[in-house]
Amino acid sequence: MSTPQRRTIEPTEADLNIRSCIDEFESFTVIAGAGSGKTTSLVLTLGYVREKYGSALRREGQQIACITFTNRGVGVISERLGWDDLYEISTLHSFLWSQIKRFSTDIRNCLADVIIPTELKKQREKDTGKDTKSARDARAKVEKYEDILAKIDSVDEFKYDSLSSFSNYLKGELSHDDVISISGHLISNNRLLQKVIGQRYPYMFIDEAQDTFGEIVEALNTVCSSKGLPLIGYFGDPMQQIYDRGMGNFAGPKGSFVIRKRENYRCCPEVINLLNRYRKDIEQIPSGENAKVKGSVRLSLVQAEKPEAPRNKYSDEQLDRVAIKYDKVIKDIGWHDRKDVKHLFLVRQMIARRLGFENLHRLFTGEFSSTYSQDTYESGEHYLLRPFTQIIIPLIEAHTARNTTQALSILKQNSPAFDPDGKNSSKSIKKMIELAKTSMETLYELWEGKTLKEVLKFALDNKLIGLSERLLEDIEREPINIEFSKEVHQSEKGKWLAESFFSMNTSELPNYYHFINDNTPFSTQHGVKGEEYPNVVAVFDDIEAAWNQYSFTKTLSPQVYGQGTDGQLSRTSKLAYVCFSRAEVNLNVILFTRSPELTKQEVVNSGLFLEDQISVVQ
Ligand SMILES: Nc1ncnc2c1ncn2[C@@H]1O[C@H](COP(=O)(O)OP(=O)(O)OP(=O)(O)O)[C@@H](O)[C@H]1O
Repeated sequence: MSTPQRRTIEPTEADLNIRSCIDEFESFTVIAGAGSGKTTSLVLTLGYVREKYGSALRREGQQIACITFTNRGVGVISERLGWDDLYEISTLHSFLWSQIKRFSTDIRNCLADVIIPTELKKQREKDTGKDTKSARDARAKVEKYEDILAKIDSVDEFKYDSLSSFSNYLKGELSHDDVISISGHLISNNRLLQKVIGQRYPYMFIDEAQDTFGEIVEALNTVCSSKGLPLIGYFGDPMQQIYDRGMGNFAGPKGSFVIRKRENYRCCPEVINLLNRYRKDIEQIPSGENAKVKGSVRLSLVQAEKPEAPRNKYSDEQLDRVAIKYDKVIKDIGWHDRKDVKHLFLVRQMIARRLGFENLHRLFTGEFSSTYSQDTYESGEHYLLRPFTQIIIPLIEAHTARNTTQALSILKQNSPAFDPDGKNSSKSIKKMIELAKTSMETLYELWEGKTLKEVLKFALDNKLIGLSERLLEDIEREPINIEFSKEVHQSEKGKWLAESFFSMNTSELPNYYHFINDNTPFSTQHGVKGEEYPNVVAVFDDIEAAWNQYSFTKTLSPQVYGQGTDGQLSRTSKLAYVCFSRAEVNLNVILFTRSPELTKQEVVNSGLFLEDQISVVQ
């Protein structure tokens, strides 16, 4: 998702084909490589439908639906279209939930007839009858789901909170996964729902279709299966499917049109040449101003060490040495003090280490953390972190910059004590400014030397942050003096997480905060989908990654390293393609390998990189 466009973009041949489909009421799929302007075509298409059919749609109270991958995507597309409410631009989960949430009876039936029986079947199959942990767990789950099934009729309403990855059916709470499976099932099988969606959204468009769940593609295709409106348009690239849940080779309803694009408007010719050598199914042509840009592609093959820590991991000393080597390569390239370089790592751990929030990272990915904790840590939404990411750190930064106006504005927007309609609203502005100043000074003093618990307690006591029951419960709890046991305390491990978090000092939080707000030169490789940067470093180190789901050495140098599994190769080659294709001008690939010279020979022989693009670093 590149930044909002300022220049006028001329429609391409593909855009004209899309318009013909729209005018003929035909569904279509746009399949094209990276940088070919799929998102741009999507925005042009949305604009075209508004221009031609917008007033009729408004008259009928209908909307144009556009589903995109991230909240950031929603923001970028909405902005390009002037935040017009003719469009329903949303993420997949939010779109689907808004379609099904009124259908409580159908949701309940779907749980009772499909979702819970499927889960029961799965768990019964896992129960071998033996006294092993997995069999005992399976039996416990069978019991739990049987109980839910017996009581589900008593649930009248269902809710979905986008921040929660848990379900609690008897409380009516659905998880992310439930929203997908229930929507897929209901839309595919409920004619009324199909009709309601089709009437409300005669035009539906899906961005990043390769990462959309297969059952949802099928369900939406069912809505648009007849001739005429509603129609659906998919935009995607199977080679950029970087999440396993995605469909990869998506297709529109039977008989829909396939539109291809061969242009690449993003990358310089050197990068496009690499993409063309890497990917055989499509040959891209440099097509816009980028065709005139002189850029570069370089591959540094860095001598990797044999991992010394258990489970094939680097020891701490090795990690330090890897970081030193990495910095040396960046210095040799001449990019060490450049601000316009994006460094792409597979895992957050390496970024946390480099940016200085490793302890925080370890805590939220360690034994006290759940999937929920990890996901919300990654997005900055965890209930322990949110007061810091939304209020306290911005306040500290405004205070450090001596920007009182900004500090006041943060307080007014977020703090109950400064709410213009709150209990201090009758106080004079002068008094409020004084209150803000003294609060800020004390907060800053605590920030400099105290623990996170003390900072939070002050912010809560002085109503600088809103009250969250969960947070309050954690803060008020007596310290736990029992050693954590995975077997015994699994369901209450959040208590240990909170206590460890509270005892930390504040030093790592700003680094984490800047990373999640994308204010650092680092990003994860998955996180840059849809983005573009002038200068990119893509770092590939199988050991750092320590995930056998990925193997960059086996993908780029199979003769030296052996053949990876199909899953490894498919995942890795797609992720590497996404990384390579983010670069507008200069791309530096850094591959850690135990055999740099042999790898060099192989990638030169295979024609992937040219000899003069490669350097070996011992
Ligand atoms: N028709 C066009 N003329 C000129 N520039 C274009 C055109 N279409 C797209 N671009 C520019 O090319 C770049 C890539 O476009 P866009 O992000 O839409 O591609 P994409 O196919 O969605 O990429 P990816 O699949 O890699 O995320 C952007 O900077 C965009 O402004």
